[in-house]
Amino acid sequence: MDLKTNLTPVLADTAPLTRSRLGVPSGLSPSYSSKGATFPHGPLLAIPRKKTGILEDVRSNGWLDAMKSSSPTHNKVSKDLSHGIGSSDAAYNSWLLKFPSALASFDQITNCAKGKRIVLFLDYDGTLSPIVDNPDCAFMSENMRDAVRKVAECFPTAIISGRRRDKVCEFVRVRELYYAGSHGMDIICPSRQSNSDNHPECVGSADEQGIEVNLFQPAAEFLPMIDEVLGLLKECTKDIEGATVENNKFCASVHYRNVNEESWDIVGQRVYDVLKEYPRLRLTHGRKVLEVRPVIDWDKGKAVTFLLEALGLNNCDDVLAIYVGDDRTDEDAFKALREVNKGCGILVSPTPKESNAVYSLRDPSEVMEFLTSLAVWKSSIQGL
Ligand SMILES: O=P(O)(O)OC[C@H]1O[C@H](O[C@H]2O[C@H](CO)[C@@H](O)[C@H](O)[C@H]2O)[C@H](O)[C@@H](O)[C@@H]1O
Repeated sequence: MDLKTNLTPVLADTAPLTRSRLGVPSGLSPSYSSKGATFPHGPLLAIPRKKTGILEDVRSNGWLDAMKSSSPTHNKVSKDLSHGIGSSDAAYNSWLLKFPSALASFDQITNCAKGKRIVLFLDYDGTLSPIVDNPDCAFMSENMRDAVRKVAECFPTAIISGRRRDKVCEFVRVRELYYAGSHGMDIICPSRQSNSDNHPECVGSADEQGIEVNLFQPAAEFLPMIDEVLGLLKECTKDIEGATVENNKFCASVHYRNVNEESWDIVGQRVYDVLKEYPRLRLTHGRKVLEVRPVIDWDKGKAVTFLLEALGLNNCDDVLAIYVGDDRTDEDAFKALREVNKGCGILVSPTPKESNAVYSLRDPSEVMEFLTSLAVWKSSIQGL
């Protein structure tokens, strides 16, 4: 991506890519089948707009199905595990053939990284912190913080989260990182060495420590609209027990994890009714969360490309980017890395899922082990 070109806010083609269309760096190519990787609803969900006077309903437009399939409920996961449909499940093991464990494939990954500069991208929720009922309590452990700090001392490392940037900074509390909030719509990147200095939408700023940084906010003009919608969403969901609305700055997130499943259609309908008045906003589905965001051609994949460019690493053949994430929104980043043949995605999931990732890890504790191993490996080769 040329940072000097203008970033027109137009949605890209959202057709799912098949593995055969996607590149993976040589050596990072486990023997997966040639069957296409597809998503039940596509990686981005198109918003059904009201074209007639007849109100579309969340059941008919597919929202409700997407809400139900957005991630297993705690009950379902524990029921599955208690019936042995978890770690020992044959389906999971055969899925591992397609998406091998990044821990079991660690030597393969580090072999591929020899002579290359690793850049790490980490999602937050479900990757560094476990999924919990209250989004305000999704804390990461001190051990995880240590692992992140150590790995960030070895490689350029960025957090790319759907949360607002200040919130994710507060949760992570590691200074050595780059942070992108609101699904990459709010990026702080270094000013020195940075190609982003020339970007028309980058604004020079200073961080909390007074260090010069560049701020990139491609959806800045949407702030008043998102604020307005946040207010409407809060108002129209206030009577739904368990529903909460989170202000993610460039994105309004409506959580329904704690809403009784019988009322999910009401949540969907209320969000739909608000959204239909805002054609410049669209909806994406996260894990038991409906996310309203601007219709711009920007996602976590674009954020990864932007950061690589900002770090001056985009046109280098000796870069291996690794993105670790658990969510549908992370698929854009997995896909972006495949497309430019610059690295690989690692999907964090305890259950089989289609993905554009190359490897998998089961849960945040395996992520921590992987990050620790990377830091140890780096120290060992530096000592040679
Ligand atoms: O991109 P991420 O860092 O993965 O953020 C995605 C969303 O994560 C949070 O919601 C999810 O985690 C919560 C805490 O475990 C959970 O309660 C919720 O059901 C999940 O959807 C966050 O609250 C959202 O704002 C992020 O967009």
